[in-house]
Amino acid sequence: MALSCMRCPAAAAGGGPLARRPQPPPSSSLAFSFARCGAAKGWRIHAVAGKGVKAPMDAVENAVAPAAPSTVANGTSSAITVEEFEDLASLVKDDEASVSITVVGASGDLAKKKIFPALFALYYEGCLPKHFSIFGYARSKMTDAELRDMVSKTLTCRIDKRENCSEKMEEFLKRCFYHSGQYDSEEDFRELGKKIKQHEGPRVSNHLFYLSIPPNIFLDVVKCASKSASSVSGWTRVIVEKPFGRDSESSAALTKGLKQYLTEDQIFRIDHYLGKELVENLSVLRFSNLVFEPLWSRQYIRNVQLIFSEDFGTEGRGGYFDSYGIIRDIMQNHLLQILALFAMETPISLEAEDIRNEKVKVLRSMKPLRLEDVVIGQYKSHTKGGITYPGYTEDKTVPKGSLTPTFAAAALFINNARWDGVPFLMKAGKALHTKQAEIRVQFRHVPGNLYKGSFGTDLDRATNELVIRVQPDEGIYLKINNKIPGLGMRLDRSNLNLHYAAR
Ligand SMILES: NC(=O)C1=CN([C@@H]2O[C@H](COP(=O)(O)OP(=O)(O)OC[C@H]3O[C@@H](n4cnc5c(N)ncnc54)[C@H](OP(=O)(O)O)[C@@H]3O)[C@@H](O)[C@H]2O)C=CC1
Ligand SMILES: O=C1O[C@H](COP(=O)(O)O)[C@@H](O)[C@H](O)[C@H]1O
Repeated sequence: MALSCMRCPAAAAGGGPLARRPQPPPSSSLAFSFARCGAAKGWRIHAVAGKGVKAPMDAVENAVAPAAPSTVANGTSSAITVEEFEDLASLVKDDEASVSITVVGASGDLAKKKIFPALFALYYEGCLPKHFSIFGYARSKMTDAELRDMVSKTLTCRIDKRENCSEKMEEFLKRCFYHSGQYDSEEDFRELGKKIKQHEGPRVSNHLFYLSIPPNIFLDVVKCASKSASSVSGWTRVIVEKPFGRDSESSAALTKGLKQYLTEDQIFRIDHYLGKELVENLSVLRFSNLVFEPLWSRQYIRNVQLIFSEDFGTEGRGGYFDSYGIIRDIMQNHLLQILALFAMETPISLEAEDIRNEKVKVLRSMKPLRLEDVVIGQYKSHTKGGITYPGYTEDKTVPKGSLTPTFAAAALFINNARWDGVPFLMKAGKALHTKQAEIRVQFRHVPGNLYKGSFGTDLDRATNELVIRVQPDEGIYLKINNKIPGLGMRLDRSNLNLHYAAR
């Protein structure tokens, strides 16, 4: 999992009280790296996300910066710019400041499956600072050893070069600690704060809280963490998981609530799909290849399908899932982010703000969804390979008789010159046959196709289709029509295939 975060517009505007250095250059997927790996000037680094998935990481400012000299002693201009000085200054300071990362909700699904593995991947790649500690926080009672044991089960060496993996894992686990507490107890967070302090010692300390918890307790945690466990010498930041509210009112209320305790530039809203390799590649594919961009409109594209499916159900996550459902869990964030990236106009630059502006224009051009363009469903019990899997409402964590959708399909339309009339078909479901996520772009028929006879009456077979397979087995392929080699004129479909595993 890549820690890719969306930034609100105000974030780029400047630092709040706890952000003492200017922000680094923003980018489309602002992520957290804690040291600048590789070249000193290179803000972009790569940390491995999913299996074989690399995600670019942008550095976030580190320690308190010393005053930048705008002039040298003799009063003439300095040979380096203020920006360059700050870069150099932070490189010196980076090594000395500490970063303490608290995963709130550490006993949960996301923490186990994604956050700890992603942090380990950053560690393996040398992208965490020299002085870092990781704290798990949740109500469940656990010792440090039990946390390490739990975390170690999901840490794999998901990286190309796997040398010293087990040594690295041991080192990493030694820096993970656990603190049990309530989410609304300032006292419990104060105790956490003391524990953090013991580990960071006298150096400048930065605190990051990753809220891997159900959204209804975000505010309690932010209040307690900011009052009782924020950093006094460095920055304090909070990563907020989706879904960010249930609707626009609750989302606005959440923002208002968070801003009682944090400034905008301390808040990082995350959508982990933006860190997936193929989602990142979407804009590269489109804007850096001459062949695709001219086709990217209603003139050539018949429909676009955004598909997410999982072959497992809620499995004990019903407490969270049932209040949100598949539309808020997957469509409103992951698939809508992909749609916006897919459909946006060329941004004026790759800066986060410019990309965001184009995405917002797409969202604002969308036609309100009509009920008749939506289908919803809920999975029932089924048997596969002799094993019976429970239906949604048979999950003990799901309220009896729940009508929450676990499947939804919707046709969305963008009322602008580029996309007028083109359906964007979203489909998302849990407990389906396969686990996959893909974008399918179906092109129009070739007008007056000379060869349509060779395909019989199934015109669908004759159209080109571009498939961007986000997961599993990442790849991009273009279905094209081809003559079958040999005598006669028989046509066939072939794939022009970019298979990531083969690269
Ligand atoms: N799971 C995933 O793959 C993904 C999840 N997310 C988001 O991350 C967040 C956490 O998800 P996930 O880890 O799956 O959730 P979980 O249901 O596993 O909850 C995380 C932890 O929060 C505590 N918790 C659960 N329910 C409640 C409750 N009602 N009140 C107080 N505490 C509770 C539990 O810890 P304890 O009882 O020990 O305190 C639990 O271990 C959600 O916002 C979700 O949308 C985002 C992307 C992917
Ligand atoms: O955000 C979420 O995503 C996961 C799926 O993520 P993936 O990276 O494994 O595809 C989903 O299981 C979960 O319900 C949802 O909250």
